[in-house]
Amino acid sequence: MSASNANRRPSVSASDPPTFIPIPANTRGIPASSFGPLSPVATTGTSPLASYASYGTSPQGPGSHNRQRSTSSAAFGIARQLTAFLPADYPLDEEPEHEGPNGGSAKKQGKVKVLLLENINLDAANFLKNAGYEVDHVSKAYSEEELLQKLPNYQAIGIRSKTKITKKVIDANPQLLVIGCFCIGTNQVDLDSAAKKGIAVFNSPFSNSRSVAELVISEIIALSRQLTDRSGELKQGIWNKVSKGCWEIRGKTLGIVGYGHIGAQLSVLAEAFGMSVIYYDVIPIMPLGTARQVDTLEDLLSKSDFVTLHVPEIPDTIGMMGALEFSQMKNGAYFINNARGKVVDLDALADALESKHLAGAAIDVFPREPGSNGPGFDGSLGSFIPRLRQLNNLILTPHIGGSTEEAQRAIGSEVATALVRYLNYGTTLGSVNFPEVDLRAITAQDERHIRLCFVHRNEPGVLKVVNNILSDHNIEKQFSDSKGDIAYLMADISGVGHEEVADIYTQIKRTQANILTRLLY
Ligand SMILES: NC(=O)C1=CN([C@@H]2O[C@H](COP(=O)(O)OP(=O)(O)OC[C@H]3O[C@@H](n4cnc5c(N)ncnc54)[C@H](O)[C@@H]3O)[C@@H](O)[C@H]2O)C=CC1
Ligand SMILES: O=C(O)C(=O)COP(=O)(O)O
Repeated sequence: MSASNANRRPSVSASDPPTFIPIPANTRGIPASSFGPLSPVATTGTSPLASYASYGTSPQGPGSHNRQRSTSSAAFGIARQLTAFLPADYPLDEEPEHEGPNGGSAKKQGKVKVLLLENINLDAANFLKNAGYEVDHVSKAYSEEELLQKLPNYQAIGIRSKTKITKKVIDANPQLLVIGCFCIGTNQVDLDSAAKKGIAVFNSPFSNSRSVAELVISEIIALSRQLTDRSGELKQGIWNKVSKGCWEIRGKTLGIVGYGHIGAQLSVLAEAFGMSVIYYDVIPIMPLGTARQVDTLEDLLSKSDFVTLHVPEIPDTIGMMGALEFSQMKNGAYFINNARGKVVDLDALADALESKHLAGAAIDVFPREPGSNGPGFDGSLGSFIPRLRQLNNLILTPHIGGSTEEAQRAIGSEVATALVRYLNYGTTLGSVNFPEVDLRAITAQDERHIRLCFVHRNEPGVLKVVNNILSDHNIEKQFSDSKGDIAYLMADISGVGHEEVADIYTQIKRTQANILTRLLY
């Protein structure tokens, strides 16, 4: 290790307070503790990575006398060295050049830079900063042009549902290692293009499900009692006490389209209110409570008093609710969409509401949404918007289904943890576009260990070539898996002298199937 490297090591002494977010082994990276003001990370400023080295998959385990040593050398060591072997064109020029591990290559090394867009929870930003990364936090979504201009400075990006990471953006950013979707949906990212360029994508598969389910319950009651209309009238000074067309929800039928994390959660809540639940899904799913799966969407539409969508945006679901489907709904029924805007033809919905075929609707998501808060929800986003704004008993919300303090904190914690685990340890558990691969942590004692993280095309003979390159060393453990066209190998090798690291890196990187080679040590 060069002198300049040693100087940058954060100091952690035996007297430092024990700080950790416990990350249980063999999970999808969900810390047992919740984020927030009480989090030890927020109050101490010491790297939460200590938890992974000491409490996670480290062979020493909790209580080991090596805990502090793991903290300082394994966790920080890996983070510090990470960028030493990134592609030569990485724009890490904010750091002075230093002596390379083989004594003279003068490679550049800098902090990993993370761009967080769309007002991602600040605890996530702090978590990443505490992991040693440089973090820029922006409250709005970026357009494609802004991404093309600004993303080349970063190795990691965090987004929510608005920012589109297109093939063009991916192709223009060879330095990008990882994308964190701080939400459930990943339709805003070209997952396939990202995988082919060796960019792992992570999301938070269920941390905001409860928030969405609760919003839907509130919408069912609000629609059925025409709450927003009465409230709007009263704010204009009009007293309009009516019972006509207002109903209890007890005994009514809720039709859930998509019985996944959100749909199933909602099913339980709705039954507690005395509703009958039916659902339609493309796969057979075990019902919760007394809910019942139906065979076709048409069957669900014709039987439900309330229809609510909880499907992802995929080619099969785009436009799944149009004029025909609205006509199949019961007269006087209600429609709710908290899934994705493109799933519904909003002109057809406006027709169904204007003709009074439907008694009301709640819409949280739109085919095009403004990138930041403020004015902008107007006809430029779709001709149906001026029509929708005129309609009675129509609740319009600005994509707030997952926007609660609880959900945003949990998502911040989960995705930030996944990013750190991937960047510092190569772990892809929970990735939506990579094969899921993990190895227990490198032990801190042996300075001669290195970890190979090798993303490659899924072709025959690759492992033979790689293992030939590694054959002079002891392969302590390795694991490889594939997903479609790409495969990912993690291997821990011992007995590697510093002078050999650059050579191993170069040889692996030059293999024919290489997409991305990283060495962590
Ligand atoms: N409004 C908001 O703020 C939020 C919106 N969402 C949206 O909700 C969607 C659903 O979320 P989860 O329940 O967590 O997803 P999930 O993946 O757990 O469940 C989706 C279900 O839809 C089913 N499905 C897929 N295609 C279908 C089709 N053509 N017809 C019927 N069922 C189909 C799947 O089999 C699965 O059971 C997300 O993909 C996201 O787009 C999620 C969170 C917040
Ligand atoms: O989690 C999702 O998929 C959502 O739709 C929530 O998106 P948001 O984080 O509010 O932009």
